[in-house]
Amino acid sequence: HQFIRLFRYLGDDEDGVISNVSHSQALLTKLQQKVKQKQRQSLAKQRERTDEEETEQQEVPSETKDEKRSSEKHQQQKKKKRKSTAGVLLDADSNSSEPAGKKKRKGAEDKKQTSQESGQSVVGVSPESCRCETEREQEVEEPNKDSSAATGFRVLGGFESRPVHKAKRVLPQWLAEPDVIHRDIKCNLVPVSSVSGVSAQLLRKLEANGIQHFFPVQAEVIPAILEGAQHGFLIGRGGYRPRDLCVSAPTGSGKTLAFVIPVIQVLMERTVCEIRALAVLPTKELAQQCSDLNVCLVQVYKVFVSYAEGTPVKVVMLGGQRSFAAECASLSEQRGSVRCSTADIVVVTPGRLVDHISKNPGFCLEHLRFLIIDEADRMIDSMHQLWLSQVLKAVYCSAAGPEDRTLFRRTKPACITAASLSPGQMPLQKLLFSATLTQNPEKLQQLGLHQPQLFSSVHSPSSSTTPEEPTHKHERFDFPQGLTEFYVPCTMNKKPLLILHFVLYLKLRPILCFTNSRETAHRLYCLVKLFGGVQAAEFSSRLSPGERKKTLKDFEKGKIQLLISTDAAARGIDIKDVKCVVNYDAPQFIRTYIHRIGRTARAGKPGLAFTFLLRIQENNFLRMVMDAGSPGIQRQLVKPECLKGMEKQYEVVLQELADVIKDEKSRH
Ligand SMILES: Nc1ncnc2c1ncn2[C@@H]1O[C@H](COP(=O)(O)OP(=O)(O)OP(=O)(O)O)[C@@H](O)[C@H]1O
Repeated sequence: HQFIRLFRYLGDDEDGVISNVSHSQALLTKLQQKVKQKQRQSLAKQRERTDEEETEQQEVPSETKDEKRSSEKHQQQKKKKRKSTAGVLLDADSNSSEPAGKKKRKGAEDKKQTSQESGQSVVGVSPESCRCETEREQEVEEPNKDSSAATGFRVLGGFESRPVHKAKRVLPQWLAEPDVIHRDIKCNLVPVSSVSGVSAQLLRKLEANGIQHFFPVQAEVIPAILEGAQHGFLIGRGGYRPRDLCVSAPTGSGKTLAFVIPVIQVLMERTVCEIRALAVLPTKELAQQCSDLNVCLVQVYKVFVSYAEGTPVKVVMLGGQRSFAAECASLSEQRGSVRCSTADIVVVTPGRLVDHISKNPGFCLEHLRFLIIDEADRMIDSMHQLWLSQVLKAVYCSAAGPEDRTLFRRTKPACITAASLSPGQMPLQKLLFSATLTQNPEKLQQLGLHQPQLFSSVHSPSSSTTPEEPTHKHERFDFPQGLTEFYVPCTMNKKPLLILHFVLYLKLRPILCFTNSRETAHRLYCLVKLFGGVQAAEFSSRLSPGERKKTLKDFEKGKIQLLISTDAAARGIDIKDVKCVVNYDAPQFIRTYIHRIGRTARAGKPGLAFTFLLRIQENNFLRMVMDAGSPGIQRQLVKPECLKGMEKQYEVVLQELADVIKDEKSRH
């Protein structure tokens, strides 16, 4: 089991619960390897010593000798265990869910059985020495090598200790060799009219919205989606399913329009209104309940609505702020005795989607043509919710028997054979989008992609093409072009002064400032307010959905100079003209960092990102950022003299803050 685990590629995903687990697993495995290596070395030494002692004590009766040896070993074992308690605990945890004690007992039983089978006598060996022996053998992982030499029998099933080679990442070709998207957003603009297949109506709309050129990701992906629907949306080209598309492009590079335009273009040609496209977005940290605000969902919905206006295509959002009954009513209407769909495109969160599939009989996905998965890496992390399997069940539920030969017959795709392709059927195409799309094939595999095609601005060297080429241990992502990254070495108590210095003296505003918890966000907000001179606001689950909506609007209008937020505003939110992002607390994971700093430098504009780093955080953080492919993060020192002027007032404010927080606590 351990072996298999070592040879699997362990991805470097960090964002989200599942990726946390896999990352910790990888670390755990590494630690275990180290512990085992150390144990092996010390055991080898121990064995040498024991052998020497044995030769010295030739005269001692064998039983006493055994006892003595095992009790000595036990003492050494105990000493060793004391030294590496952490390692032993990790071992016990990782290999099974059994408690450590139980596992040891099981080991002893196994050993007893092995010894009996191999003809070794355990008579005269105390249970204690037997236990030590068992532990030793478990740790060395070569239980039968020596015993076979002693008995003269070759013991089958014995393992020889061999050096374990680290698994080399070998990516499948589609991941290793993506269709490259130009990185430079400003130099690779394509006039909207030069992309064939986009109707005059949509072109006019684009121009009305101030878009004359497509960004590189749009110029690549829009034609690819349109090509898959070249023969209408009912049937794939030549009867084949179009390839599923994965798009990995930086934050703010225009991924939303890359799917909105082609999907509306294809669905404009439909005659009957049915749900043909689902855009699924992750549930926000703040939007656990349906009545809560999910800013990303609303933003994607608004873009769809804006481009669907004037076309027959209807867009509905589920998982926003309405009741389930109201959502059901928005999806269909009764015309005479028939219930008709009133939605072509549904923008939805996974939880709300599953609710409608299971509880709303009027929710029909049998005509689904596009499944758009935005923030795909987060969505893969939520695969344990089984939302995808529920969608697929709902799509193919109408599949009749093989005698059903209608054009609209839909069966769950299996292997491509002449029989399975005749007659052709309406394809379901998955479209994945993310700024931090995982390159871990095991994770992507969960989505059941069909001949996937990757569009990416990051080219990851493949060991499959050139085995000598060094492979990157860490996943690499593309950073926005106009972004300049800095880190500011500081101490904990200087952080509030630094942020005040940024707003008041460096005049870097508006600033979107991220903390790692809502408590820190609130404390900092209170402190800045008490200090005065800065229009500040907080954005976290402490606020009601209405308050948050208003706060974001005010921030966008420039009424707020400093918005102090949790990671609630880190992903997918498109706030116009954020000049500067400050990581007041350094993010733990690279994905969080990329999404946070991606709130600035959007759509090719310039932006600044500062991260306040404590001395203890510096090395790890900088390594994490460089490993992820950052073009460079510069050191920005703020001289203590710059903060001196504020220190007196700061001391006073700190006293007041303690009272305010105490007062708030007593009220709750
Ligand atoms: N072709 C274009 N020309 C000008 N502006 C554009 C164009 N395409 C998109 N934009 C603008 O760029 C901004 C970022 O776009 P969008 O929100 O789609 O980025 P994104 O890639 O989805 O980012 P994220 O990964 O952070 O969600 C938006 O304000 C959008 O209106």
